[in-house]
Amino acid sequence: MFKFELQKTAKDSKARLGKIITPHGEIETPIFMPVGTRATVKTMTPEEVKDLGAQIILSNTYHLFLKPGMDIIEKAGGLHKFMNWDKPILTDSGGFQVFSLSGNRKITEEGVEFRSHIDGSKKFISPEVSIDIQNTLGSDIIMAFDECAPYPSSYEYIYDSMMRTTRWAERCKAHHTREDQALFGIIQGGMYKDLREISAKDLVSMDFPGYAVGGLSVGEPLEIMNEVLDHTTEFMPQNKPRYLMGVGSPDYLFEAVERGIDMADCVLPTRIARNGTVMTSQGKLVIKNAKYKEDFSPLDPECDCYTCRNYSRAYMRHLFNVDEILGLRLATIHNLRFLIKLMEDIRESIRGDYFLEFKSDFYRKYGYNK
Ligand SMILES: CCCSCc1cc(N)cc2c(=O)[nH]c(N)nc12
Ligand SMILES: [Zn+2]
Repeated sequence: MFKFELQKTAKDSKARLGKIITPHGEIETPIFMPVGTRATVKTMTPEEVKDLGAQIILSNTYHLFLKPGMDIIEKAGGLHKFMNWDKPILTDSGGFQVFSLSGNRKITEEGVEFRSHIDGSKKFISPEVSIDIQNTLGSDIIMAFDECAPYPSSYEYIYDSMMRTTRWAERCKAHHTREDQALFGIIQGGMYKDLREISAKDLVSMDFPGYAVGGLSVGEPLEIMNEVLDHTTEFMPQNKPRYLMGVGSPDYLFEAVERGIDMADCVLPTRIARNGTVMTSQGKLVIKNAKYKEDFSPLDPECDCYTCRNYSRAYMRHLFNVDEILGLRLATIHNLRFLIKLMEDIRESIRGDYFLEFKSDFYRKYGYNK
């Protein structure tokens, strides 16, 4: 069954410690969740992802609906079996990806018609279809079907979109029957505080087991995200998990935790790793830079990952210079471990009542001049 235990709330911020219990295992929060869009965390085996300390991974309804399709995954016995991952999985509902990836889409009250970004074929996803897909996937946490409006959008557009997302959430709740899956509602409302309040109150009245804050990390300045988030978490239940969608850089994670967020995800760490950019305790490092040509120190001397324990910056630079696949893998191992370890350290700082001090120390070393 699904359960959330709130263990501690910080004295000097809204940061909190918690534990989520799912049929595939427990999750300590605050947590960063690696994204495995098409049933794989790119370049990693499930064992490697587990060794990094990942407690849960994400996957995508939109992508898996298009390829390999639900028929294959159903015959495989669900997504856990299909991808050989036996810990918790969270799946997004497909709305965000339809709007960000597909062509000539048409939104109606019923759902969204769109053309596949793979072969251009006509497709349709509604709240009910999204729930059916996630039921077939068998993920532990599933998301309500929503619209993530573009940034910036007019007040009128956001109002209409948010109210439709609320009506879609009601349909998701009515259609969802699997007891062993937790359906999270997604709060929308753009950057408008009054609309965020309406969305949150309407969804909280539907009594979901957890809530996501959607419609952020869509290109808005960090200051605006912080303001909207600070406001929105005031209307979210204390005793249920709070998930900020699409966030995965150190500063965004710190700011989100400080404002009462428990869960976050992002493709950023794995995506920039494949381009040769790594996060280190001293800030971001672009490994192809000539200054690392004869630098035989690890990517990050303070990092405990396999890459930092066995390879040098010079070697990593070489791998990226000659397009060796091992470079993508070693950089991914490092970036994922960096964020997972950062969240372990953040949890420790909340436990020990020094979260804000930890945050300012980290910001100074990382080179954030905030
Ligand atoms: C696997 C990817 C999960 S997070 C994707 C995402 C990211 C961001 N930034 C916003 C949203 C949103 O508003 N709604 C939904 N369903 N998803 C969003
Ligand atoms: Zn490392």
